[in-house]
Amino acid sequence: MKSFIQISFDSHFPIQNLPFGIFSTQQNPTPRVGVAIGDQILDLTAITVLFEHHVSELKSPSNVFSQSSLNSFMSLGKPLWQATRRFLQNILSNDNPELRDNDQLRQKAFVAQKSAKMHLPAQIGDYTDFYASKEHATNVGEMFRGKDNALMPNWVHLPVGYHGRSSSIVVSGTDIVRPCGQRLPAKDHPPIFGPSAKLDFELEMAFFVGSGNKPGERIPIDQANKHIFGLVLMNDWSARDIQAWEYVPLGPFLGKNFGTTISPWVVTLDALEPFLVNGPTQDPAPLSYLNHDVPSAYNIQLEVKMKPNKSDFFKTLTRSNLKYMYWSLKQQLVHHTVNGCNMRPGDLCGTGTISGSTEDSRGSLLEITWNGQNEIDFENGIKRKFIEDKDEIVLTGYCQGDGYLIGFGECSGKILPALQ
Ligand SMILES: O=C(O)/C=C/C(=O)CC(=O)CC(=O)O
Ligand SMILES: [Ca+2]
Ligand SMILES: [Mg+2]
Repeated sequence: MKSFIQISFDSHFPIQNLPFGIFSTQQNPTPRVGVAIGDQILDLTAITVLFEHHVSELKSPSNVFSQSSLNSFMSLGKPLWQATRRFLQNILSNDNPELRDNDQLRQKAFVAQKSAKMHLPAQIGDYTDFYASKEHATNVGEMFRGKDNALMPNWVHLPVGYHGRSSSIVVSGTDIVRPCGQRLPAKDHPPIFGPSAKLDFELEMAFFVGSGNKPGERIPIDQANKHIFGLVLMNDWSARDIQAWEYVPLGPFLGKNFGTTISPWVVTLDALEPFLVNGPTQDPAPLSYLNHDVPSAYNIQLEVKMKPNKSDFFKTLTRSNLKYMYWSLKQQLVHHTVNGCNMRPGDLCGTGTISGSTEDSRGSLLEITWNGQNEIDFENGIKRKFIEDKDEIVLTGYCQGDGYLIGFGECSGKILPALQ
C-alpha cells in the first residue's frame, strides 16, 4: 500500500495508519475532523462530496466531520469507522487518480501538520484510569504499603481502576501548573500546605470508547473490540506526596486530577490489528466473563524523554511496551460494564502505568528513582529525583511494521511553577 503523499521512512503516519484527530488552522479556526498522513492532514470537511459518492452508508458526512470532536463519528459504530477507513486508504492510494490528479481539491484538502493546531480529539464525558501493569502495581504497592502488602489479593482477579477527572484532560503541548496540596513534611509530622515536591509522570496509553452500552447492559468480551474506537498516548501527571497522604482509604483524588495529557491522534484498532500478540499468562485464570483465548495485547514500543529546565537536550528515561500489561484493553472495558455501568462515545480509559520487568522499563519517576532515593543524571551536572519547574516530558510510541511504522506522534507537557 502506497500513497501519492510523500511519506518519510520514519513517519508515524503512513497510509497504513490514518489516525483521526481534531485540528484547526489560522485561515480556518473552526476545529474539524482530519486524518494524519505523512506530515500532512487530510481535512475531511473538504472531501465530503467524495464521501457522498463512495460511502453512501455515511448519512451526513458534512455534519459528522465539521464537528469540533470525534464523538459523532465515534457514535456511528465500527462498520462505519471501517468503511471510512477503507475509503480513505483508497482515495489516498497512489493508484487512485481521483484526488491525486485533482489539484484544486488537493489544495483545499491538505494542510501541513506544522501549520495546524491540534485540539482534544473528543469531548470526554467520563475518564477512568486502570492499574493494569503488575510490575507497576507491585512497585508502587511496595513503596506505599510495604513488601508484604504490595499487591492486594483482588489484583490478579480483576482489572483494578478508579474514576478520574475528565475536566482536566488536555491535549499534548498544553502546559501544566504544578499542583499545591497537603503533604507530610516527614513521617509522624502534621501535614503542611504547599506546592507538590514530588511531581511525577506516568507512562500510559488510553482507549476511546466508540459506541457505548445502555445502563444495565454489559459488554461481553467477544464484542469488546467493537466498542473501542482507538488509542492515544497518555501522561497521568501525579503528585506523589499529595497522593501518598490523601489516598487511603478511597484511592487517587487531588494527587492526580489536576492534569492529564493525551496525544492528539487517535490510532484505530484496525490499524493496530497486525500488532496483536499474546499478553502475559494470567494465573489464576480470570473468571469466565474476563476470559479471552485470542491474542489481545498490542506490541507498541513506548518511550519517555525529559528535557530539564536550562538544558537543551532530551534524555530517555524509560522504554516500555504496551504488551507488558497484565490486563488487556478488552478485559478493562468488559469489567467496567459488568455491573451495568454504561459507557458513552468519547469516554476515555487509561491503561494504568506501563512498567516492564526491568529497571530501564519503569513507567514513572516514583519507580525509576525509587521514591527519590536515587537521582537521574542529565547533561551539565543537572540531577533530578522528580519533575522540577519548566521541565518538559515527552511520551512517544509506535508499532514496527514491515517497512513502516504505525505511530502515535507525541504526548508532551511542560510544568509551570505553582500558583502563589
Ligand atoms: O493505590 C495505589 O497503590 C496507587 C494508585 C495509583 O497510582 C493509581 C494509578 O494512577 C494507577 C496506574 O497508573 O497504574
Ligand atoms: Ca495512572
Ligand atoms: Mg491525571
